[in-house]
Amino acid sequence: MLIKYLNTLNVIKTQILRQNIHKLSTMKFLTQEEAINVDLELFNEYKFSVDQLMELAGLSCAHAVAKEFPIKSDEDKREALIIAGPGNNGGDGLVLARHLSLMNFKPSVYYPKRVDKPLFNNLVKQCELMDIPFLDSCPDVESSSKYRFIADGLFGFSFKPPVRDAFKDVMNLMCHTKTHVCCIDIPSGWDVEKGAREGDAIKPYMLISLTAPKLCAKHFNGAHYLGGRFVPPRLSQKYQMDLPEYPGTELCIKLN
Ligand SMILES: NC(=O)C1=CN([C@@H]2O[C@H](COP(=O)(O)OP(=O)(O)OC[C@H]3O[C@@H](n4cnc5c(N)ncnc54)[C@H](O)[C@@H]3O)[C@@H](O)[C@H]2O)[C@H](O)CC1
Ligand SMILES: [K+]
Repeated sequence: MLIKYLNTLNVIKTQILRQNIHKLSTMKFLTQEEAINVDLELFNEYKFSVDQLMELAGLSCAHAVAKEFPIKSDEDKREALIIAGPGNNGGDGLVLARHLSLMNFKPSVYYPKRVDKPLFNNLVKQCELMDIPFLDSCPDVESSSKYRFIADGLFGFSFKPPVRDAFKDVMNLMCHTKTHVCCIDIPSGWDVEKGAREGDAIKPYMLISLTAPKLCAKHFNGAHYLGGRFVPPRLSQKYQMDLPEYPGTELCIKLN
């Protein structure tokens, strides 16, 4: 009886996996221009505010990371390092830090180039009032081993290579750390369409594509999640995104 039940479960699991793998092969991978246009349409045509989408994007990243790094016992490491960059990808990182803290992780944030705009100042304030530490300097490669994972919210789909000098230290850390790097939307420093550039590049353990994967995700073989469950069906159809169906009330879906 039990064996029959387990077999049925396995069949269902395989079917779900097949569906997702099928979806991955038919799913659209956006060019950099398409990603920017989808973003503009969400704000200009669909009248979303940046705060709204950033909150959903960051929350979905927190769910994906918590699934991949579950805290199962008191012994499990809870420290996480969140890298926040100067654009909206950095904003997603700040939201992620706040939600991770609510999920009993211990995030610290490194935010080397602060943006003096109300949205970002508010996100920083919210983190500070939750006692999330902001680091004054970039941790070195060796000391980064104390973190369970590093979340890369440095650059997203607006990145244009090469990386400017102000971010060389933090890029060096993410390229050489032995700790798992979890990239928000795009592995920072990768070409948004062609993937890793020659020489030093982040080798992500995990990627959370937001809205729809960008072309660089075709060059990624690790744990790939889709988040940002806010795309109106009409917009998805217009760009022929062919997104997989999120199960139930999930905010993210594992694609492989
Ligand atoms: N539509 C969505 O799915 C949403 C996605 N979100 C997230 O927003 C980013 C895109 O944000 P954007 O502000 O357009 O740009 P970036 O964060 O990628 O970075 C721009 C920032 O970086 C600087 N920069 C660019 N190139 C370089 C370089 N070579 N060296 C140094 N600095 C560079 C540039 O000057 C800007 O300051 C997307 O990926 C998602 O993560 C939204 O949160 C929600 C909606
Ligand atoms: K990133």
